[in-house]
Amino acid sequence: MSIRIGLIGAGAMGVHHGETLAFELGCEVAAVADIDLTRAAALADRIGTEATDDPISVITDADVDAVVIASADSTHEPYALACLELGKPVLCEKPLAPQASAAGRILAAEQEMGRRLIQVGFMRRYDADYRRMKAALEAGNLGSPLLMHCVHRNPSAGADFHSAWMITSSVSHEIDILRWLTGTEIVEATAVHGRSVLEDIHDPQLILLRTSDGLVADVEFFARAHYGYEVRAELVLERGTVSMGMPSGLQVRTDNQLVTPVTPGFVERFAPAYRAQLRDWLVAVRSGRQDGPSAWDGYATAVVADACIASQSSGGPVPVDLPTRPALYH
Ligand SMILES: NC(=O)C1=CN([C@@H]2O[C@H](COP(=O)(O)OP(=O)(O)OC[C@H]3O[C@@H](n4cnc5c(N)ncnc54)[C@H](O)[C@@H]3O)[C@@H](O)[C@H]2O)C=CC1
Ligand SMILES: O=C1[C@@H](O)[C@H](O)[C@@H](O)[C@H](O)[C@H]1O
Repeated sequence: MSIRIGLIGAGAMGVHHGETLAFELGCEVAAVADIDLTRAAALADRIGTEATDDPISVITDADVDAVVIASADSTHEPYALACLELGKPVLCEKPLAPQASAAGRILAAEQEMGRRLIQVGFMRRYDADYRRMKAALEAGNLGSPLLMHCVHRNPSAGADFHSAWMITSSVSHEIDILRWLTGTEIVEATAVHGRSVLEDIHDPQLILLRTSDGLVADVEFFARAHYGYEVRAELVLERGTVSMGMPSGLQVRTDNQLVTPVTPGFVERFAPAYRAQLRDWLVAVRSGRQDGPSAWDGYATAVVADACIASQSSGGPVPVDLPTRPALYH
């Protein structure tokens, strides 16, 4: 069955998803929408489709079977709700919404529908390194996980990428991956900051997360790390450690130095994961069975993010108040 996709957002991720769908996955993109029509038109021209500055018209278009939402974080809620109203499957970029209250409204609407239509773009679950880490953990021979160390660095960020946004847009990946790897929920969050590269934004930040079975994870997030893009993780278990993400490209020895490239950005680091995520989502849309990261995963992450942000103000640990997981997501 051929599926016609409506794409909302023609910024960095919209372009990447649009090109992957059209050129690598042989998928028909029915239209591209962005409030910036120039951006929408540039992408639409490249992939041979229509452009509009009216995203709702793409969602309501009878010829659009499913929707990819890759517009700015704060716009996800109205577009996801409009898709749910029409029963259209959605791949919604992370975060599902920047606040738990908004994510909760999407979760409630999907429950009312009574079937899963939303997949959240937590693409790290499709990354080969994280998958190997999960397999090593589940093999069981290293015992139970005790600690997790995470490093997440972006090369640069705009002046508006403030302390709370760093949590909802970036640390949200570690929140999701910790829940996914361990199969437990996070019960407490603490945000710590010290010296910063800016006066009015905490950058870098250290986030401590405690899971329901006592594992503690530390996450260093540094939005303006300057040198490149890096995501690393190490699990400390009872009988060993598992780590991933060390630079692993070509090694050149020159001028008394050993030089190894670091990826410049998330697209270069995670392109295979974005592709695998889209491929699996298309399979799910065709079969009508969603089993990727769910609206519940998006909501649970947003609740933990809220606690991290509350801790940025209070300076101390903040309990995570997550309701019981609804039956739809078991
Ligand atoms: N999964 C991942 O690794 C990544 C996910 N993202 C997520 O993807 C989404 C897009 O991020 P980027 O492409 O990096 O941002 P961007 O700033 O490059 O593009 C965002 C686009 O949204 C458009 N837009 C803003 N308001 C809109 C509205 N009301 N309706 C339609 N379009 C609107 C803007 O005009 C812009 O073209 C965000 O939710 C972001 O958090 C971003 C980077 C990586
Ligand atoms: O989602 C993403 C960006 O929005 C965010 O800014 C980066 O920190 C993440 O690594 C990337 O995956």
